[in-house]
Amino acid sequence: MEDLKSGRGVQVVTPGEDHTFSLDVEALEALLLREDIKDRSVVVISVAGAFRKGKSFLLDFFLRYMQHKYNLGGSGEWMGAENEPLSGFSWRGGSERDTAGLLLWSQPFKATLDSGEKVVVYLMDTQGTFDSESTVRDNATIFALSTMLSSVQIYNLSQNIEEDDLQHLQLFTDYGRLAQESSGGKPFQRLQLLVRDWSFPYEHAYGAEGGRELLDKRLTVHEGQHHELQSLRKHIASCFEELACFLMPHPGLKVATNPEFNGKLSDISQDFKNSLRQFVPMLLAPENLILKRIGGQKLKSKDLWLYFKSYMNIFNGSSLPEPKTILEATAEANNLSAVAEAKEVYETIMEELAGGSKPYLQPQLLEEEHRRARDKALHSFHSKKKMGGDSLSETYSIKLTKELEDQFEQYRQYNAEKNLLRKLGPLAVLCALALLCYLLSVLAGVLGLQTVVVLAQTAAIGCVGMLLVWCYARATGNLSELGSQVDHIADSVMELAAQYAGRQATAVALSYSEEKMSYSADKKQS
Ligand SMILES: Nc1nc2c(ncn2[C@@H]2O[C@H](COP(=O)(O)OP(=O)(O)OP(=O)(O)O)[C@@H](O)[C@H]2O)c(=O)[nH]1
Ligand SMILES: [Mg+2]
Repeated sequence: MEDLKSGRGVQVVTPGEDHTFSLDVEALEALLLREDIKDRSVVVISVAGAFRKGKSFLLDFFLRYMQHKYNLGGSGEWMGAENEPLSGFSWRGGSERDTAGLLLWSQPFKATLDSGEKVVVYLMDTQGTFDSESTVRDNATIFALSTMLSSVQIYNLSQNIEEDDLQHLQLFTDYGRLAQESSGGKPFQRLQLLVRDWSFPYEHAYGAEGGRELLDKRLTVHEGQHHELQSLRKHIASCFEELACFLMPHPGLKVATNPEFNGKLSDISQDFKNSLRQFVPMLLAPENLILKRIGGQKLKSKDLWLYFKSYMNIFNGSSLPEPKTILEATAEANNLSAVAEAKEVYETIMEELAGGSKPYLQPQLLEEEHRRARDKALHSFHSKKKMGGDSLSETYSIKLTKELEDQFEQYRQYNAEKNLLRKLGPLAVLCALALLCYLLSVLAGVLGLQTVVVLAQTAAIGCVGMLLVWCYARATGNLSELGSQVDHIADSVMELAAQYAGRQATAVALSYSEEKMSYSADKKQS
């Protein structure tokens, strides 16, 4: 297992000079399409919010937990040694922004849910919003991307939940609205508000319970409330399946102000560490992991890759994409993922029957099997819930059918090549038989067995004769009846030889096991 120190934050989305973002497709591919994890369902935990508020710092504690729990299989205390500097995603003190774009941790953590399902957990660090270099569009892009691609979005706030925090949340999650209208359910899963430096524990205690009280207070819609405030609250509630809040104490002055602070536990306040011990497992313990779903469907690691690419395409225009465009991109990725799954269904069945190591199949049988596999693949495509309506799904269904037909054409050609080899089989059998008969006649001549000599020579000539007829039939297409009779004879000889070899192997195996039994019986007696 890789050590935590050998992991790193992989920059998958990078901001450009002209306020565009680029996706590092290769890095993402290497991470998400790794053979051992690409088919696992994903849990994506992201931390977003204003810059310089300890997001990366918090994620590094997540890493410690993940390393301890999932990589080392440990239980109990996970926070590490008192004097160990905090490492992982880059974090630092000071007033200038540190993290840019989107980063994923290079070690995907493999976990098993209580249900037994094997999943993979990704941790995502994001560029802080509202630094002096970013435009509203940059902020919205990063926040929207990380919200759309994560199953748990941690909205990192400082000191309190203020009205402008909620307004920003509304702006950033507006994309979810349309998606939700189309799919019926709520577009995103869990929004975890995290209030740092909470200073009023006498009103609401630190932790999840105090957080819930504060959140209820802030998000309640009541009569007499201004329409704007009401609609903001309703919008937020309608975007997330689960809303929660956690109140975090101040970590101590060394953490907040000392330029020499390197993250060691001994410099962090006890209250903060106690809260971390509650907060981190609340999100990361196996029983609390939340799988990423889009349109109700669980996302596999390879699907996440498709969504990353689709979303990045539309965010790279010169203006902020319309929510409708995002919806289209989601629907597109949705359909693409269903197509990929259907193709896998087809390939699995066809490989089983007509793959490289499989024998030649009669073309008719191959076609029947192709139809069966194609129907199964199309059924898998249609039974997967997709966004974007029937007409979009139909377009992809037509594309899929065409791709499957193309693939069948390849299987057909491949099968025909195997047939060619098979066609040369009789040639080899007849040559071998002729040689064998000739050798037998020579041996019989040495031993003076004249009758055997005559019989063996006749048989050898017969074989050569059949060989000539076979070659003539194959080359010219004449005497096809005779040619296929020769095929039949050669087939029977091969079958007999195979049966004989099989019997010999069984006999050897039986005598070996008898020997073994008598040996152990002897041993017992002695
Ligand atoms: N007051 C306070 N400071 C914290 C807390 N957690 C971490 N810090 C400090 O905040 C500073 C910034 O930490 P980072 O983790 O780099 O912050 P960030 O939000 O990732 O910053 P950007 O990447 O620039 O957006 C560091 O000096 C940390 O020691 C906290 O809960 N409260
Ligand atoms: Mg950071």
